[in-house]
Parts: sequence; C-alpha cells; structure tokens
Amino acid sequence: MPGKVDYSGNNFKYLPFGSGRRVWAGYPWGSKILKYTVASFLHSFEWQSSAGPEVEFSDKFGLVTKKMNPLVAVPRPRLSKLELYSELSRQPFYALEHPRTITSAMMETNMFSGLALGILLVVLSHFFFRATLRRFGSGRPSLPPGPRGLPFLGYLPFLRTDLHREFAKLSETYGPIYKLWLGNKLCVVITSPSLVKEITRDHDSVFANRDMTIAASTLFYNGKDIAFSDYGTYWMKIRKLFVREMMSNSSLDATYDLRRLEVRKCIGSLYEKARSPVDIGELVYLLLSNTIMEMLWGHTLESEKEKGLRLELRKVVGDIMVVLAKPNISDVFPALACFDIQGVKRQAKRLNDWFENFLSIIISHATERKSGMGVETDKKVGHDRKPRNIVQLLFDLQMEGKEGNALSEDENQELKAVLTDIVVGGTDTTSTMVEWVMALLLQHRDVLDKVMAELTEIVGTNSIVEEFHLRKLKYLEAIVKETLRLYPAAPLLLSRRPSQSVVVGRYMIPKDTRVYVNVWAIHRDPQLWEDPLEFKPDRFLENSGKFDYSGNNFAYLPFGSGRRVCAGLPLADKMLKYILASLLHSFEWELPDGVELEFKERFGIVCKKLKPLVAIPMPRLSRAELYA
Ligand code: HEM
Repeated sequence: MPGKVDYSGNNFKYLPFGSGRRVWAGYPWGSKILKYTVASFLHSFEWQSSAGPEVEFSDKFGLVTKKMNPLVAVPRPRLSKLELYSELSRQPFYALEHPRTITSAMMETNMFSGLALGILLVVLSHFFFRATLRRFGSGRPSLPPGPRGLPFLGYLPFLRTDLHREFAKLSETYGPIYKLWLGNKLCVVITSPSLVKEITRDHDSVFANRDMTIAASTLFYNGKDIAFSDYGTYWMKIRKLFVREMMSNSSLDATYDLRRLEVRKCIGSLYEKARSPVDIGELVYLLLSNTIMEMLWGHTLESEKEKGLRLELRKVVGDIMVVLAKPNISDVFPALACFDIQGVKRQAKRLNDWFENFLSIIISHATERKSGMGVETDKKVGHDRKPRNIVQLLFDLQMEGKEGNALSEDENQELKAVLTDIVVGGTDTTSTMVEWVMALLLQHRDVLDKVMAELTEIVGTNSIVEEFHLRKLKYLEAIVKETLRLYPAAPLLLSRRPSQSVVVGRYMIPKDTRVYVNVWAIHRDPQLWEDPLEFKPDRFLENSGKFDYSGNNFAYLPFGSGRRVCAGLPLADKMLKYILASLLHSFEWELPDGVELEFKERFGIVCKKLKPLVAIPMPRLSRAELYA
C-alpha cells in the first residue's frame, strides 16, 4: 500500500500535486520542504493550541485553499541544549513562549528570512529549470525558436498589419516553424509543406479546432457557425448538412439555373454599360451575393429597404474580413478585455448588429414562404428539380420534434451563425479572386489572348458559356490556379488550435497555441516553385494532375487542407470559372486611359486588392441577343 500512494499522480484517488504531464514540476522539492519543516517544528518544540483543545478546520476557498482562521499555538522548547536552537533561529524564537501563528513562526526562522527567501527562489527556479529541461530539453522536445519581443508584450508591438508578409520575413530568420509570443498568447507559424502535412494529415484531429478570438466570437455567436465552431459533434452536424444540401453534385446541379440567371443578368447589365469603366469587384460581388441568397432561400432582396442592405453588404463583409484578422490586445491579455482598447469588439458588435437585421429579414422571408416553396424531397436531379431552400431546411432541422414554431434563443443564434458564415465565406472570397485574375490578365496580354482563343474554340462567338463548357477550359483553369497560388484568398488560412500538446517537426506545440499556416509564403517558396513570383499559368497545364484543390499536395493549399478544408469548395470552383469564362467570352477588356495596374493588398482573413480594379468592357459576341 505505501508504494501505491505517492505524489506522482499515478494513483488517481490521491492527487495533491496533480497528475499527468501537468503534474506540479516542483513536487519532489515541495514534499521535502513540507516534511522538513514539520519535522523540525515538532522535534524542537512542544506545541499547545492557544484555543485549547478546540481547533477548528473551516477553510477559505481559493487557488490555494487555506485555513479560514490562522492556527495560533504556543511553542515550548524541548531539546536538551540551547545551542541546538541558535542554528535554527535568528531571533531567540525558541525562548518566546507566547502564542504565535504557525505562518509567522515559519517567517521567523532563518529558513524564511530575506536571504533564505532568495535562496528559496533560486532553488525553485532550479527545479523549474530542471523540470523544463526534463520536459523539453533532454529527450523531450523544446518550443520552436522565435523572436524574443518585449517582456510582457512579446512580439505584439512589432507586428505590421500585413501579417502574411511579416510572417514570411520572420521565417527567413527562424525557419519553417517558429513561435511568437503575442502578449501571453503563444503563436506558432508554419511555412513548409512537410510540417503542414503533420498538422493537417498526421495530427488532423488534434489541430481541428479553431482559435477563437473576441471578434470571431462576437460575429459568429460564440462560434456557433461552421468556420469557428470547435471540432466536435455540433460542427460535424452543421458542416455535413451544408455540404450535403448545398455542395453535393446533385444540389449544385439543381441550383444551376439560379447561377445561370444571375450570370446572365450580370452580362446583360455590363452590355448596357459597355465602353464605360466598371468596378469589377463590385459587379461580381453583387452577382455572387444574389446567387448565394437565391441558393440559401430562393429569393434576392428586392424592396427598396432591402436593396439598400444589399448594397451595403459588400462593405460590411469586407470590414468583417479585416476585423477578424486584426491582432487584438484583448485576445492576448484577457484581463484587459473589458477596456476593448482598440475598439475591435465594438466594431465587431456593430457589424454583427447589421447582420442581425439583415438575417432576420432573410429568415422571415424564408419562413413566410415555407408553405409556397416547401422542402423538396424528390430525388430527381437536373434542372427541373426545385432547389432546396437551405434557410428553411436549417429552420426545420432546429424545429424537429418540437411543438409550436418558435426557435429558442440559442437555436436562433445557431441558424444566424451558419447563415453569416455562408454569406460571408461564399461571397468575398470568390469576388476577390475574380478581381485578382482579371487584374493579372490585363497585365499579361499574352495570357489573355491565349485564354480568349481557348474560349473561342470551345464555346464559339455564336453561343454563350454554360457550366458544361467549364471542364474543357483547361487554360482558364490553369490561370485560376496560378492566381490562387500568387494571391491565395486566405493567405494564413483560418488559424488552428491544438486540443492537446503535440510534437511537430522536432518541436513541442503546447495545447491551445494559435497555429498559423502561411500558405502565401509556401506558394512563393523558390525551393518549391520555379520563378515563384512570376505569373506563369502554364506550370499548372504541365502538372495539372499534381495540383488540385483537395489539400493533398501540401505545397499548394488555396482552400486549406484536412478536416477543416473549405466547405464551399465545389461551389467556389464552379463559380470562379463560370464567372470568369462569361466575362472574358462576352467582352474584350481594356484599362481606362491613364490607369496603371497595381497589386497592393488590403490584409484581412481574406486579402483583397487595395485599390478596386476598374476596366472597360467591349462586346465581342456576334449577336446582341446573346447579351439579353
Ligand atoms: C475562391 C473562393 C474560396 C476560397 C479561396 C476559400 C478558401 C477557404 C479557406 C482557405 C478556408 C480555411 C481552410 C482551412 O483552415 O484549412 C475556408 C474555410 C471555409 N470556407 Fe471557403 N473559400 C472560398 C469560397 C467559399 C464559398 C463559396 C463558401 C460557401 C458558400 C465557403 C465556405 C467556407 C466555410 C464554411 C469554411 C469553414 C470550414 C470549416 O471550418 O469547417 N468558402 N475557405
């Protein structure tokens, strides 16, 4: 029995120093000092409680739980010689036979005098150092290297706003895996395919949590959406529903008419504005937001008030992407969160209020139309199948097995969080990429000519682009892939958070670290890509099988990798190519006189062109009806 009950934490009925990896590293010292003090006190004195036999044991709860009332006792010397005390006591403690608290008695002994306290600290640090060495040094991996930063603030004051570039620069000094302290938040940045593989393949489930920030929690109802919810049954349920009902081949086939209608409306409106400058990002954003809304609830926003909201949506979503990526002092110093020093929470709340209003209109439309639209249950695929109304479906799912037709506050928030995700994730990413592709094509006329030739060959100028043409447009596909390489929409993906400490490379990544994957830097690594800064779509023609969007090639990850890979990938892939093919096939594009192209970015979770791309469309199809 004695061997079984020790302080190691292996007997789970007895855990005074904790257990497992986080067992208190100083427990051998702690237990020794405790025994030594008690033995010395008992051996040197006889003790008598000043309260007589009535000692009480009520406690005061805290991180360290203490005795509520100090124990007061009278020490009476019991050793044979006086000199035996002089070694122990600075003051003639032994001689003072009056009541004192045990803690003050301890403070009066030499062991706890100023000098001894210093020694104690050294001893403590020694044990801590040895424990750290044992854990991370000798045999056990250490934390990755990284810049030192300032005490308390860490690297926070040195961070520039374009994190992907800053992180890429730091990796030149510290290598493909390094750490940064942002305040007291430990962050690790990964910049190599083999390490990404460890995170998103070998330890995928450990790294499947997101690192929730105050901004994300405010915007997405405490992580009730798909992108920020923790890995677990709730995330699985909503992601599965979204992918099955909106992203499966049959659902996408069923919604083709909606996409086609919106693309044709966009081409028609461009035809009316032909030969005048057009803001491409704005145009495509409108097309995408209409498409997503049609797919979500079978309707776009049409009343005057709703049109106003529709026009504001792009700005709101753009601001959301920026606020989500902004380093926030409150995240790294939770004690300061109530001050919201940078106003990040206030801004996120304003954006969330706007979305609340927007989504309540959508939800009320969807529930009003319930009887009209209904959820289709037939399994027929093809254009004649009525598309499913996702809002209604989510609503029905929440209502399953319930009486009445009201959602609880929690369920309402879940519904809104998922819808915010789809509207935010589904619009800004794709429209941003269309804008980058068009800008690169206007800069590289040879590439533009080549893709125009492909469109003429595959589609012809007597007809319009249809989705079935897309798989034959190999050069266009290579252009899109090359643009996603140079300007990945989410250059740092969405950060991950390990659910337990784990070794990656040779280094320890502790539980709850914020992990960034710098895809932007990987996509521009000269060891992985020839002429990495050049726009050369042909590299993807030659290696078309080697690079897809699945996240299995860890040198090319525009949609992420592993379990948390982009959930909207099938739609994004289709829409990107369909919109680009339609814009390029229907018009010749020129820059307005005197306008110079530039490629500066506005950093956010989604990295956009800083200055909007403005270009002039000129009709090129054989008949005006093709624009109708
Ligand atoms: C060009 C377009 C797009 C790009 C480049 C893109 C990129 C990404 C990336 C990099 C991630 C993070 C993956 C990771 O952490 O490994 C992501 C997540 C996500 N994306 Fe996309 N995306 C695009 C379009 C879309 C669309 C159209 C939708 C929905 C309609 C969508 C919905 C989502 C969702 C819900 C997540 C979170 C997945 C999860 O955490 O389980 N995305 N996307």
